[in-house]
Amino acid sequence: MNDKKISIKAPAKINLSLDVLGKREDGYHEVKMIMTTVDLADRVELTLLEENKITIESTGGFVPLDQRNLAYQAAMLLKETFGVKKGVGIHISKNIPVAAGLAGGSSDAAATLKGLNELWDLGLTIDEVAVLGAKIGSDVSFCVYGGTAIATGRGEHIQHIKPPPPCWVLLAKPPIGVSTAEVYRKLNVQNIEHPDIDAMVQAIEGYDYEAICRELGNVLETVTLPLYPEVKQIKDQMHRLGADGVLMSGSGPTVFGLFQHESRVNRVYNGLRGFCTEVYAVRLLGEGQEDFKDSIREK
Ligand SMILES: C[C@@](CO)(OP(=O)(O)O)[C@H](O)COP(=O)(O)OP(=O)(O)OC[C@H]1O[C@@H](n2ccc(N)nc2=O)[C@H](O)[C@@H]1O
Ligand SMILES: Nc1ncnc2c1ncn2[C@@H]1O[C@H](COP(=O)(O)OP(=O)(O)O)[C@@H](O)[C@H]1O
Repeated sequence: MNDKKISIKAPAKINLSLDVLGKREDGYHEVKMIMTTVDLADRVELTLLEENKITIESTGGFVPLDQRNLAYQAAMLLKETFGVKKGVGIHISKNIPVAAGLAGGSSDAAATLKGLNELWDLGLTIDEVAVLGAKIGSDVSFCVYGGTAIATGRGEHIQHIKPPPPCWVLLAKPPIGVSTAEVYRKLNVQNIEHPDIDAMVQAIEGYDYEAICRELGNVLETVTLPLYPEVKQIKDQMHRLGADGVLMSGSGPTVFGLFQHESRVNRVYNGLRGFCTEVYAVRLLGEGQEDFKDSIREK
């Protein structure tokens, strides 16, 4: 293996169910959600630099190319925690829409942590990497593992569950970016209808696709849908065109639809394209990584 350069896949996530249990003293919200990875991914390429510096570049997408980038923050965190004197050149091929509720930035950060663990020879376990990830953002720990999991706390406590049955996922994003902080701030936690997370876990573990579609729920819709009516319009459109189940992912604005049949996903894809510019038909990944090296391609 040429250990000077590695390339890591950084997949997006969707939330099959998202509940908020209350506001915490640290300003964050206590959540309970079911997350799963989908096959829409950025690619993060890391090049070992002998000089003690971090450089960052990205193709496509609208991402900051400085210390605000979550991949940059991941590299800096490892440098500071372990006193690393080597450097890294980070290159992100951006495919996941930004500020979309799909955790693109968190997944880039997770991929950077995993890749640098190899490139800088840190010898961390995947659980240690996930704990470090939580310092960067609430969704980073999940992104370190991928797969399907129940996330609690502020999102950083991960309990793996079986993957749902394979299906198609249609992602549609209106041309707006949503601030996660604003959505949480505007949520009225006293007055929300909670989704049944346990029923969703049962549906997934029972491999019951119809029940999964029935149990989809996200309390953050109560904030984002009234703020951005186009999100509700996309939801209605997907329902009308024949998705088996439809939900907004995370804080939005991306809406996802679930489908078992390829012919139908293609039909709905074409129906939405006239209405919404960013539409992606992808597969549910569902399975997590057995170990680090599964996601890392040697160059
Ligand atoms: C809503 C979710 C659902 O998966 O995803 P996205 O829509 O961002 O993809 C997550 O909870 C988002 O996680 P993430 O985007 O990593 O959030 P962070 O960077 O940690 O926090 C951004 C801001 O959101 C608020 N926040 C986040 C998580 C949480 N449990 N409670 C909060 O109140 C805080 O105000 C925080 O300052
Ligand atoms: N590598 C990155 N990719 C995408 N966004 C990033 C990245 N680094 C920092 N950001 C910033 O993080 C914020 C959230 O982006 P993202 O992770 O794509 O969305 P979300 O939290 O909705 O899933 C955006 O404001 C973006 O500018």
